[in-house]
Amino acid sequence: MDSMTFVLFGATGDLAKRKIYPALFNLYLDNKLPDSFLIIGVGRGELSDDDFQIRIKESLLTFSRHVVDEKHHIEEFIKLCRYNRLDVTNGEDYKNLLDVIQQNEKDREIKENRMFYLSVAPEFFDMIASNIKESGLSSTNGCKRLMIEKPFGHDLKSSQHLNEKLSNAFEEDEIYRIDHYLGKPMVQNLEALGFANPILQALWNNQHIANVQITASETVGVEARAGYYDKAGAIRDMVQNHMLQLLMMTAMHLPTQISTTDIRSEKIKVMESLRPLKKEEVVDHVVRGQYGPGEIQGSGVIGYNKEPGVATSSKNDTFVATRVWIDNDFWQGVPFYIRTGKRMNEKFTKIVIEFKNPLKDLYRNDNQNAAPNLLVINVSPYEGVSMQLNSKNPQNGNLEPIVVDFSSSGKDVPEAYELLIFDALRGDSTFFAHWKEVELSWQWVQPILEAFEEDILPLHLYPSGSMGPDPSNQLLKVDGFKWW
Ligand SMILES: NC(=O)C1=CN([C@@H]2O[C@H](COP(=O)(O)OP(=O)(O)OC[C@H]3O[C@@H](n4cnc5c(N)ncnc54)[C@H](OP(=O)(O)O)[C@@H]3O)[C@@H](O)[C@H]2O)C=CC1
Ligand SMILES: O=C1O[C@H](COP(=O)(O)O)[C@@H](O)[C@H](O)[C@H]1O
Repeated sequence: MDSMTFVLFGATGDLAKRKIYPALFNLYLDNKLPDSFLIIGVGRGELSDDDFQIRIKESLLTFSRHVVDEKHHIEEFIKLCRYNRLDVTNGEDYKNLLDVIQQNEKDREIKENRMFYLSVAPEFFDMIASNIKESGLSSTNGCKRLMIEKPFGHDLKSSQHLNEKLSNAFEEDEIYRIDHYLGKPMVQNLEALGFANPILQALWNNQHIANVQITASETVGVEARAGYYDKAGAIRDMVQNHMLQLLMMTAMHLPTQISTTDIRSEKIKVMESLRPLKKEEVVDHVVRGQYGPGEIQGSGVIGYNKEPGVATSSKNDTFVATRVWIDNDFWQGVPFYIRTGKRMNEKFTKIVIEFKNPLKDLYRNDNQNAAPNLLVINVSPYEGVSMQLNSKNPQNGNLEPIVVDFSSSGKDVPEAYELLIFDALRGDSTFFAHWKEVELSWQWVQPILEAFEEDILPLHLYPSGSMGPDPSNQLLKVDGFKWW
């Protein structure tokens, strides 16, 4: 891989500590970093390179999945890391950074390939991008790339505004918008599952599939993020990005060639076929909830509106369930249900494909138990695939559901950030969110945001430790289904 200078804005922050350094370290251990690679962390504090390297070491000892046998490699890895003081609001600081980078490129006689990773608050994104341009940091004889963390805007308008600003400094194919759900190994496996298994390919349509259910359930509450989360809610925090990306990856019609452009265009087609909701219709297709007090794994927890930083009167959504329709030839008539919430009774993300069940009517009067066939794609915490089939119990002759299970748990599976940073380093943007996908997602979500803001639909309280409010079950019940 070509040489690269990796500039990390927000190098002293939480995300860098928990995810980015461990991911870079794992890539280093797997020999997946460019031969000549320099990490320059920036922040406002006065840190020496040594101070910075000690911080990184601490982060690796706490968060890397590889530390026990690899302590000596940590010492080698941190030598790749330097610190540069920079206030993102100060144009002069970027010129100093340019001097440091140019000097290093000259000393090592390497190409001016530069990656800028923005792990900072979103209000800085456009300012940093334009300062990178103004200072000359982006005038290189190599490649320049921008990696940014969500949120990409707060609604449709602000996301369009942000994109306009970013595209003044970077071309679309130079922008790598991270959606860490796209980095989860099982999500990356979805295309292969369909592509490499004709049996699934043949069944992946409305003739055979009754409904699709996508759930991301969390046990954590708002944690220390009330400042951000109370303005975002589950709809912006999870649905607009992660959940719609899972929907696109599940519903896309597999292209004949698996190229970045083909996958993108199929994902965009899904979003273009998503039936739009009018604000007044939101109440019939969306359930919003907020967690109350309850119990998580045997311990009592407080309700959302008692959390530090949250107003008692907050009507913020910590749970959203919705029914969506994809109006194209493959999916016409198949409801997709999406559900996500905090303080639920279990932490998992999974996609369940429920197949049509003609046996239900056949065996109706026979006291037999013909359950629908289910394909369950477990995204996290354990990656795996299972299939629910029907089989005859030899003891009583009754049909019973059996589960054929594959789980990769226990294997050394790479982290999402590791896969994504590796892809960005080699210029592969398949598993990053393209602007068009982001824009169409905001467009679809916009009436829901407005309906929430105007309080058009009820906010259902659910006990912490449950699977959300009961109306979320009703959403499926009226269609003759249940959450699996
Ligand atoms: N933490 C997480 O799990 C996740 C975070 N994100 C996103 O990642 C981004 C970073 O989040 P997180 O790490 O949690 O944030 P933190 O608040 O922990 O860190 C913010 C970073 O920004 C730097 N910073 C703030 N102001 C300036 C400034 N004027 N000039 C230079 N640097 C500045 C700080 O450096 P210093 O104070 O040293 O100057 C610090 O390194 C955000 O966009 C967030 O939404 C996305 C998904 C998950
Ligand atoms: O982006 C986010 O994701 C996490 C959930 O991610 P997971 O990988 O643990 O499933 C969520 O807790 C957070 O609120 C949100 O910002």
